[in-house]
Amino acid sequence: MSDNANTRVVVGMSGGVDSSVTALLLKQQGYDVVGIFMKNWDDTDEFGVCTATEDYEDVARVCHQLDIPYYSVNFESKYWDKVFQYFLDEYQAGRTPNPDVMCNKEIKFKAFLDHAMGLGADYLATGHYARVRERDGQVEMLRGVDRNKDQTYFLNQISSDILPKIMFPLGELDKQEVRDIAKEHDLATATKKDSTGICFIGERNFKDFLSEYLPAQPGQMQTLSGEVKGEHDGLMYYTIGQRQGLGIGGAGDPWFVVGKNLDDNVLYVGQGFHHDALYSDALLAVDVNWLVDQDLSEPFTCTAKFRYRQQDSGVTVYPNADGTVQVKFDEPERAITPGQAVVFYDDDLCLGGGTIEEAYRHEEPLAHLA
Ligand SMILES: Nc1ncnc2c1ncn2[C@@H]1O[C@H](COP(=O)(O)OP(=O)(O)OP(=O)(O)O)[C@@H](O)[C@H]1O
Repeated sequence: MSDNANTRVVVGMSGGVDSSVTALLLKQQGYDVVGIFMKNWDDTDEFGVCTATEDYEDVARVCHQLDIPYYSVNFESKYWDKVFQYFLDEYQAGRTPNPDVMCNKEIKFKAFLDHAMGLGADYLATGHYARVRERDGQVEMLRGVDRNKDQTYFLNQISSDILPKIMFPLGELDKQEVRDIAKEHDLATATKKDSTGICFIGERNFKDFLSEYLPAQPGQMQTLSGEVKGEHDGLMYYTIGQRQGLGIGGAGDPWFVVGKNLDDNVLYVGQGFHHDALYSDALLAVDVNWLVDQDLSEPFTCTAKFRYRQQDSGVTVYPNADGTVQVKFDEPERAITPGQAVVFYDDDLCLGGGTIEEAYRHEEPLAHLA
């Protein structure tokens, strides 16, 4: 028996290929593996069909194949309070929330982790594409080697205290290798499609979904100089920099959302992807979480991502006494979006991140982006 046999690892299993391979790899390494499926959302349709039931059946199939115990836990009410309520509040405030970031912070790596530890687990493992490593007595989080799948952006708010209890076995692999491993071992989920979009919305239309929970308040679409260009369906349906769904035709460049005025319920629009109003040179981040022992006594340079699908940009971080940070960009950035995450890196090392509160140009807040 290997030493690992005495180490219990709870694997968060979603019924997808990534967490299936995570469980497989740990089992191969001889760990005492337990698979747990979390039910966070009741999406039972009018026919009584629920994707969570189907996903749990996939978890069961894979766990039978691997000969590991498995079961399901229900976090629906916690998820509603901590993730869904935040999601609605942010949209109501005209911002663009990131429920995946909140789910990792409050559910997967807090409530679920506590649950796993309560079962005598030594570690919680998930199929995230990220890495943890120990260096000089500190446990750090690094980007997954598959740069295209790296999920550290969504993990920026987890507490550094819990890193020693986390395993990300897929961090050294790329997605194709994970699929190949699943096929090679004939796992029931080997050819299952990757889930897309926000988990509780699934394949549904975003606008229809949101309108079930928040009353839509139509208003005017205007240019920043006040020219009326049409009607919007409700400010919450639009994100800074978005092109689709404006329905403004005519000559010249396409139209984009360049801002919002919540007080007057006005959506600002402008022509051209590179519309000047979309550009800022700094931002204020709140709810800043550090994953390393960062010296905050003076400004420092690093790289940052302001959205998931983005190359890193060079920035200087100016820590404030209240824990917030001012972030100055080396080059102007397009469509900085309040509510989204800003995540800081030193090469592959994830330093931490925060929530974008406000964008600035020449030290002045850009009110229309707030
Ligand atoms: N319902 C769930 N129950 C338990 N763990 C989950 C659940 N959903 C996600 N996880 C864990 O979080 C990881 C990342 O979740 P994400 O939603 O990004 O899934 P994914 O990349 O599509 O992975 P998978 O292929 O395993 O579904 C999963 O690999 C899994 O370990």
